[in-house]
Amino acid sequence: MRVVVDSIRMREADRLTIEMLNSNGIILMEHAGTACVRELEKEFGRRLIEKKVLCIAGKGNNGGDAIVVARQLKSKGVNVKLILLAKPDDYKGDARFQLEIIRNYPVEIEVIDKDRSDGLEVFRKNLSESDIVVDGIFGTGLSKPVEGFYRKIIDAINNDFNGFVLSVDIPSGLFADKSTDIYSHIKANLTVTFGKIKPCHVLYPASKSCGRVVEDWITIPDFVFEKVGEYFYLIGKDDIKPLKKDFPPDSHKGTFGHAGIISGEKGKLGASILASFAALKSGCGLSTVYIEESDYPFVSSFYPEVMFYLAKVKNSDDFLTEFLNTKSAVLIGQGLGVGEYQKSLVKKVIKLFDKPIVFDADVFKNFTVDEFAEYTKGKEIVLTPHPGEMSSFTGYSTKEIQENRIEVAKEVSLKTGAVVVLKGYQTVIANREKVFVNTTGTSALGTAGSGDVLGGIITSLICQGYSLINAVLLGVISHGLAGEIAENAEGREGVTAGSLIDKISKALNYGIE
Ligand SMILES: NC(=O)C1=CN([C@@H]2O[C@H](COP(=O)(O)OP(=O)(O)OC[C@H]3O[C@@H](n4cnc5c(N)ncnc54)[C@H](OP(=O)(O)O)[C@@H]3O)[C@@H](O)[C@H]2O)[C@@H](O)CC1
Ligand SMILES: [K+]
Repeated sequence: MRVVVDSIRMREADRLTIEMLNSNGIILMEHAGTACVRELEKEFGRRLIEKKVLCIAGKGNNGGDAIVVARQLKSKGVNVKLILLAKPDDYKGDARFQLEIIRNYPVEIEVIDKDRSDGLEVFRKNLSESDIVVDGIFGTGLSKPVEGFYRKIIDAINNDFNGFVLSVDIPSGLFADKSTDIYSHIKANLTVTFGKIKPCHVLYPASKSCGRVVEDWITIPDFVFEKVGEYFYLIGKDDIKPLKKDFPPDSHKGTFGHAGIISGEKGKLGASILASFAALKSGCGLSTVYIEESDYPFVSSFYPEVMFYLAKVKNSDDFLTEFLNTKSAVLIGQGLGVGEYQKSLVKKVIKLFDKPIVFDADVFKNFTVDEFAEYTKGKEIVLTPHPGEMSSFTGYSTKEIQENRIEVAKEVSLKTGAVVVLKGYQTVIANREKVFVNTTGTSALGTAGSGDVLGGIITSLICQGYSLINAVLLGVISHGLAGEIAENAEGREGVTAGSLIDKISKALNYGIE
């Protein structure tokens, strides 16, 4: 699990380091520059000395870092030139301090600011004479999308420069805390970031523009980050092993729990069968699908391991009570359909069952989040909407949700008390305390029934006694990994929900002897 901080937390970490530890910005800036130089040395080895490096400094502290890089490279005998994108008098604070120092070094410095009529022409000439660009235009202090003069500078680097681009902290123009890549920004080969990684380094599509990302601590101790807290945790396959529970050797079907899957409408019963088999393949002891008696002939022959509870009338308190009585956790929503009948079925399950419930798919089309929260107060619940379902549930457009995945997942979790799983590329998981972003998965998971399989896995893990949050983390990571394993074996086109089910166990045992 990697800690990701946003720019506010990062600024707070800088501030605490300076105040609590009697450090100062100049020291941190020196370490930031040193980290960039070290990474360039790693990248180019002895050839670095043959390269021409163009350090480009905006007037903020990101520019200050780039000035340190220029000075240190010069001290190592590298051919370096410094471009200032503002007049020297506009540089303030630590960046100004760095400018005063570098003036004592034999570094060529050229001012190319917005008032210079031949600025762009001269800038392009500089680019054409360079092998490496160090981008210190904007970092975490970007306040609005880049336009005008700076945009032209960024476009020139992206379009007219064929060499290597190292971005200092953030590719200039990307917003540190956002996943969006729609505004003008640098496309880097390497980004060296300070303290901890920021959202833009790991959230797609912004992450595409960062190249390889290196995190350097610039001497900010971990106890400072413990004080400021994380924005979210990045999770992946290496977290599977630490999340896994040990079961004693005398464990039996009872230990592993009994999953209950409440089926949907005729024609969509397959979703529940898939979820039920996925639950078994994820380790629960028993799995039973609740169906209407008349549906039985359609589903009886799929998987012999899956059991069925046949209700004469599905929406009956008596049948539901008898079914729910023996279950460790239930899953409801897949293929459910929309309408009053469905709503009342969901409400009954909430009323009659006092153990964890996983809600999926059509549940989110039957309720608004506020209405739903009224019914589920005090319950242990998991919600697994995809962005379209989240849109019906919350009233936000799918676009708004996709641009603010973390905030939306957090908000729904706060309103409902649920562990929220906002599906999609880089699934977001939120409970009231923490947010996680998953890194496993592939576009091959975009196949019919893939979400049903995830619902089954999570329900199964809850049945086995995992806490809700751990069941969700383990479920989401291993579902994504099962997709990767299936894609490697069968190619993207070949992956179906069935192939995911086949690979779950392998994924759940990743890294375990
Ligand atoms: N704090 C520390 O101790 C350490 C910080 N470190 C480094 O500092 C970086 C953060 O520095 P920062 O806060 O000075 O902001 P930065 O990204 O340089 O940019 C601000 C400048 O850009 C301008 N500007 C903004 N948006 C604009 C736009 N769209 N178009 C045009 N102009 C725009 C803005 O001008 P303003 O809007 O204020 O007029 C201001 O002048 C951080 O990423 C890391 O690299 C490290 O050295 C480690 C220690
Ligand atoms: K930058």
